[in-house]
Amino acid sequence: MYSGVVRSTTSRKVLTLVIIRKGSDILLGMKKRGFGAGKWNGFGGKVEPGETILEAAKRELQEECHLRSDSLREVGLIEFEFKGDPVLEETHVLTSDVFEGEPKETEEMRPQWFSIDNIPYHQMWLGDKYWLPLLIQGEQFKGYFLFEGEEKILNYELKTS
Ligand SMILES: CNc1ncnc2c1ncn2[C@@H]1O[C@H](COP(=O)(O)OP(=O)(O)OP(=O)(O)O)[C@@H](O)[C@H]1O
Repeated sequence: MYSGVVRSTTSRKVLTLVIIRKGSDILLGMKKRGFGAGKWNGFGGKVEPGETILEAAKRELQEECHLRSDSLREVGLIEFEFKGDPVLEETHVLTSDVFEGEPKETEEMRPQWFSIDNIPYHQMWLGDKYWLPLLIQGEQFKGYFLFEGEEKILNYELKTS
């Protein structure tokens, strides 16, 4: 828990977010439906009861774009909060450059490789431009973002470890 942040959180949702790398490219998916639709993002979703973070991340990667990876590493932990919403999203960020398969479009996501010099931050969650460069630089990080709606960040903290 970060100091100085007044919280009225009553519950946590545990989520995964997977960024696959290949040389100087990263794989993003256009979210086609549900939460964050219309944005490029990593692959992920809610951790199901009885699953580990790693199992959930592998499952979501396979479900959303048909890639398999046994080498996912957790590199970041971000808490997302939406003003007025008592649910805190505890998001575990994992990455790997070792995977099997070819990315394939699913009902949920349309995958596409992007050069790390050409990441579509203007069509991504607003926080991504702060933490994704850290992941790309190979750093580990922890963060907190307070959103007001989906298009405004009121406050954030980010630190590398
Ligand atoms: C607020 N700022 C944010 N910035 C960057 N990424 C964000 C995010 N907020 C949520 N995310 C990610 O978006 C995915 C949603 O997943 P989401 O579709 O809700 O999960 P899941 O597929 O389990 O849902 P269903 O059960 O199918 O509804 C999940 O990876 C989650 O980490």
